[in-house]
This record gives sequence, C-alpha cells and structure tokens, in this order.
Amino acid sequence: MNTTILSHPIISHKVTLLRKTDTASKDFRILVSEIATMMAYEATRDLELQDVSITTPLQQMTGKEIAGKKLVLVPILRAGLGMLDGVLTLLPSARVGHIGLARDHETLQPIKYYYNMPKELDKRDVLVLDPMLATGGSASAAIDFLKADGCKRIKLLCVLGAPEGVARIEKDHPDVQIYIAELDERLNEHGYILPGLGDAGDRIFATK
Ligand SMILES: O=P(O)(O)OC[C@H]1O[C@H](OP(=O)(O)OP(=O)(O)O)[C@H](O)[C@@H]1O
Ligand SMILES: O=c1cc[nH]c(=O)[nH]1
Ligand SMILES: [Mg+2]
Repeated sequence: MNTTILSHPIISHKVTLLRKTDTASKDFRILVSEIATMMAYEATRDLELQDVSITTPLQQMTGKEIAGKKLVLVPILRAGLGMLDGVLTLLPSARVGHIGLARDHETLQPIKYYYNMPKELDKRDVLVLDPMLATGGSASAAIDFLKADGCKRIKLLCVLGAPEGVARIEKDHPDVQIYIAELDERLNEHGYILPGLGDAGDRIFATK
C-alpha cells in the first residue's frame, strides 16, 4: 500500500476543528496551513542528505544538508492553495507550479483551466497539494499532466481522503506515495466526502 495515514494527536485535533461547521474561514485557513506543515514534515522524511563540512564555535565537523535537488510544490487550485504556505514554511526554497482543476458538478470529472510549471520538472521531486481526495479524479488527472511533463517522483498530500479516492490513485498511479491526515468513510451521491468538511475551496476562500 502506498498510502500513509498521518496518525498524530495534534493533527487529529486540528482536523476535528476543520470539520466543524462553525469554524470560520479565517481559522479554517490557519488550520489547513498548519496541518500542511506537519504533513510536509512527514512527506519529506526520505529527502536525500549530503555531508557538509562546517565549523562550530568550538571545532570543525561534518554536518548534513539537504542534497541539491529542488522540490516542486504543486497546489491544485483552488483549495490546494490553502496548503501552499504551510508547506513553504518548511521548504522555503521549493519551486511552485500550479494546476487549475474544477470538478464538474454533474459528472464529477475534473476540468483543467490552468497549468504552469517550473522548468526541468523531470529532474525534480514533486509534492502535489490538495486538501480533498474524493473520487480521486482531480488528483489522478493532475498526476497525469505532471507525468506527461516528465515528472518521475511524485507524492500526493491531502488532508482528507475517501477510500474511493485512495483506491483510484493506488490503481492509476501505483508509483505515487499518498499522505493523508485522515481516512474518511465514503462519498455521498454528490461526490462529497463523508463525514468530511464540506467544500474545502469554498471554506478557504469564503465563497459560499
Ligand atoms: O477527488 P475529486 O472527486 O476530484 O474531488 C476533489 C477535488 O474537488 C475539490 O476541488 P473543486 O473542484 O471543488 O475546486 P475548488 O478547489 O476550486 O473548490 C478539491 O479541492 C479537489 O481538487
Ligand atoms: O468533500 C469534498 C469533495 C470534493 N471537494 C471538496 O472540497 N470536498
Ligand atoms: Mg471546491
């Protein structure tokens, strides 16, 4: 299984606050960002290190630093933008690409309306950011576009995942490592995650 469910009391506490109907957009944004920082911490556990010679105030030593390859963060618009600053807190030198996708309300198919990536994607590791993995259609399409651009190492970070979405990514993209904060129960007839948190984009940007 390529899916890691982050199991941490602080994350659970923050996800519960996110889910509550009466959590205002201002607080919702802060919580998504904080959860994203913690998810990025877990998703970067295997970053390559290299030795570096440094001098402390007392002596010389060989320390460790992150080896050269720059990461690319790819939020799926809109809701993925809510995770971006939180991940950049941990990885301030990362490059950022954007994919705009909106689910058609009837068919639930993702419609692409924007795509802009940094150069040399084939040489970089990519973290795709989207708080919601529902049917998995949007994340799967985003990963298709990135692979078509040469990406070889992709991780997907989502706050909530439905079993249907996790299964879809594991089937379409078995090479992609998935990180979710919590695995929910199922989708409803409109493709919303249950118990879920509603429409993440609308809650982040106060559009409803
Ligand atoms: O797994 P799926 O079934 O594809 O659903 C998940 C997608 O739906 C939401 O985006 P939405 O289409 O609502 O766009 P928004 O971020 O602009 O609100 C969410 O942020 C994901 O991108
Ligand atoms: O529950 C869901 C499903 C898709 N997109 C959302 O924002 N929420
Ligand atoms: Mg939305």
